[in-house]
Amino acid sequence: MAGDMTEMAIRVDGLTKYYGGAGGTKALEDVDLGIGDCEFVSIIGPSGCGKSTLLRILAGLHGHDSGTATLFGEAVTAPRDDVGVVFQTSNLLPWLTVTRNLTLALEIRHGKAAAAAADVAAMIELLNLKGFEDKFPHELSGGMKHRVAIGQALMQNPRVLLMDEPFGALDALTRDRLNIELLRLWQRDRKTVVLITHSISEAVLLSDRVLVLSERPGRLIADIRIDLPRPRDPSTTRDLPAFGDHVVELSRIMGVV
Ligand SMILES: Nc1ncnc2c1ncn2[C@@H]1O[C@H](COP(=O)(O)OP(=O)(O)OP(=O)(O)O)[C@@H](O)[C@H]1O
Repeated sequence: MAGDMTEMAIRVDGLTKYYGGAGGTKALEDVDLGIGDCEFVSIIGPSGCGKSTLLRILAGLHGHDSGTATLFGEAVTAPRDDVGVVFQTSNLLPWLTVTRNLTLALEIRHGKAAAAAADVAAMIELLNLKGFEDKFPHELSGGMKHRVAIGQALMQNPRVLLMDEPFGALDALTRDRLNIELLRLWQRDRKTVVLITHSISEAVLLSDRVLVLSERPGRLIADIRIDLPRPRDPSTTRDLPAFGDHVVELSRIMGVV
């Protein structure tokens, strides 16, 4: 049990999920976790251990078989307006400009007037995409597309941002830059963020806590607090001895050293 429910943005108790019913693939087993409001938490674990499954359950996109998943004390039963989701492959519509891609979800949910009234200029500024407002996705770099995808999730000013390996397919340099952007956004807005990543160093760099799942069926095997000072500049933070200690500790838990 992870603290008082009212303080928790996200709470999961005894969560178990099968694909194909009992007797099918058991993806998650008896997962308990709590994530506080405005916390930045990363989830790591071996490939296929159920990380995406957990995120999709929290996003209201998948059901589960037993246990509970709550957001701000309410059971998750469907996608919510106050939860933004970013997936590894950005789902930008190729025939819409950056601006229209950013406002599309608002338009669908709240109508054209809401989309027209949205402060797209501020979002473009925040995402460092000035000058690219009228470009189409094929005219953007990989990193820019990911920034637009994050912008799509932020446009509705969600309280919770769920990110499933959003930078997984990018080169190290672009990934570093986006990590800096993400830290900047989070420091400014202080949302609750849950990030799935395969990178232990990315998890340590960004997070307040790193949760580790076991091999499938995913069970929570470690919950490590990252007490590095903020704001975290990637280059200086990586030089701190405590940064290396956390990376080694997590690598041991993951069995990679
Ligand atoms: N829609 C589905 N139908 C059936 N089985 C699924 C489905 N989605 C995932 N699985 C299975 O559930 C298990 C957990 O998958 P999941 O995608 O959650 O793992 P993951 O930890 O996110 O993996 P990766 O790190 O490789 O992305 C895997 O064995 C996978 O094959």
